[in-house]
Amino acid sequence: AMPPYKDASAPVEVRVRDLLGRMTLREKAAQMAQIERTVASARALTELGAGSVLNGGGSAPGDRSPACWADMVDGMQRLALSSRLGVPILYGTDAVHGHNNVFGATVFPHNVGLGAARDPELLRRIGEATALEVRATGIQWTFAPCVAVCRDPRWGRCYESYSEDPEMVRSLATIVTGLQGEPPADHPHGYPFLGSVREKVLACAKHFVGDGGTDRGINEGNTICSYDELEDIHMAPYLDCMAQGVATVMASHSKWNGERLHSCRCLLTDVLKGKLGFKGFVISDWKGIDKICEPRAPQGSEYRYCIAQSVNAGMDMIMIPYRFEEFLEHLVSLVETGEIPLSRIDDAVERILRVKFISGVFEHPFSDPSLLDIIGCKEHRLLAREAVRKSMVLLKNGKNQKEPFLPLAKNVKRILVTGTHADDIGFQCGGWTVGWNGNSGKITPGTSILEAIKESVGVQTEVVYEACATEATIESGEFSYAVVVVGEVPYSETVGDRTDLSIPFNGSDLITRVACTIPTLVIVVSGRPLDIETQVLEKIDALVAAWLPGTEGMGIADCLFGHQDFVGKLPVTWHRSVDQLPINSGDANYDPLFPVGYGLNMFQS
Ligand SMILES: OC[C@@H]1[C@@H](O)[C@H](O)[C@@H](O)c2nc(-c3ccccc3)cn21
Repeated sequence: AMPPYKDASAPVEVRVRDLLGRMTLREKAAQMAQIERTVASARALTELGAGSVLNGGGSAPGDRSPACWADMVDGMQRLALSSRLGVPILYGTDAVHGHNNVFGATVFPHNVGLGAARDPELLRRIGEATALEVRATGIQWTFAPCVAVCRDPRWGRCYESYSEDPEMVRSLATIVTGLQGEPPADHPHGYPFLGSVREKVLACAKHFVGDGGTDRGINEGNTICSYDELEDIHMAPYLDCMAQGVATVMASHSKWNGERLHSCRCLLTDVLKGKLGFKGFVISDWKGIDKICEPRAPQGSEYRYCIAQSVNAGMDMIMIPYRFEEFLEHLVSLVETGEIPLSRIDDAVERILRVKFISGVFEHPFSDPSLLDIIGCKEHRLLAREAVRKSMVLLKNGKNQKEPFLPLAKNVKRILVTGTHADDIGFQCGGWTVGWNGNSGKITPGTSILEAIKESVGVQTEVVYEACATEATIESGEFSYAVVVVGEVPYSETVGDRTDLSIPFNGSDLITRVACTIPTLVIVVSGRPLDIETQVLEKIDALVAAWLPGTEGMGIADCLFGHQDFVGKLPVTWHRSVDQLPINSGDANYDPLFPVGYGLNMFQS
């Protein structure tokens, strides 16, 4: 007869208990391992039975095409299903603003722009579209949403946070329902949920907890605050994710009052699993456990100690990602010596198997090729265009109260478009796009801001473009207006940590040179607020924060030319000077250049 764990009609908890009871200690330990795709060999997946595979940011198969991804994942799945008990893997990837690793996928605005849009229903629809594009490549799990509450824009991951306001972040956790599907009203709190194996993917709320609150915004740094502040500001969004049945939570590299989250039993077990009642599984971040021995010993040393500390603290799955066999030997040994109780291993594997059973991967382990055309499809690009439009924040509109500068006229003789970010898809997508840190240039199909402007103006309007306008061009006269598009180059994580938030490439100089001759709109493409000096702000006619809009540049033109009005409001404080940082709404003597919630519409100035 069929063993209960293979019986799709059996209750999930019955299947979990049955399978757990059949597993050896080594097989249980292997289920707790997530390995990188480049080491996902037959030995790792069939002989040893690793539980999960991921691709790190930028790690991709072949030509990055969707079919190439699906073939890769299916190949790994076949190896896993050939293991003794045939437990399928879960494959995880960072689809954090669309399926951003895949060439040709729809790239949505990064979270900070979605925070400006303030539209929970939009987030749900973005989750739905992203889930379909991820499923089309045979992948069942995305390491999203990041529900960090960014309290200091010097943090390199500020753009991955919806807002500095925890209530705003909480309201946008609706993306979980978009990604995973809507749980039924009687769904048990904290229990993982997946609505459809064909169209939905498992989500991962990250990085638990306090990643956005580190001192001076230092990535993987130290969040110094009371437990109440930690709970009210940084932990609150996890409640909303759990209420929607989020299946997994990723631990933060950061520390709370000096204690590493990756080995913090109080927060991972007593709070998250105990007090909050989380029933899915907790995964580490990349080599997160290797850092536990720091600064006493070098990262990656004392691995056995690191494993013991993390697993005993409540870590269920380890994003190793390369030292799999060493991990396996240590973990088995640690249980045999009693340094890790078998009950802790059983709890971790029970959670992992629970998520695998509710995900439907036992019944549907392989990709669905019929979905391939949905990647980068028109409907998803229109949704992304709507998201771009709603994320635009109008910060200045005209030099005086009477005449608004926007909307831009479409049928003028000649306009100038200039700036490093006017014609660069890579720049407008930002980090976590095709490459881990992102890149410049035509990294994937999309519409640049320049192309969107050209598409929107009348046929008789001459659009003059220079990445860095020369004096000769600026003085050549007859420009009705200029659009200067400046901002940050793509970055991710610690690479993005900054103490200097001035506009790169001497953006302010270019703005000043153009604006002193031609009526000028400035568009800032950035993952966070940048320094706008008073004298620059006075010289220009209009200012738009575009954040990191992704591939659908037409969404920007929709606002600039008045097809739709601006609705975006600042999700983060726009500081006057970095000397003010951190500066957050609610502070005493709060005196920003533009406060959280600020944003003009076209008829205001
Ligand atoms: O991509 C998986 C996870 C991702 O989900 C986390 O949000 C992020 O903190 C992260 N950094 C790395 C990573 C960092 C440096 C080198 C190689 C990889 C890997 N990852």
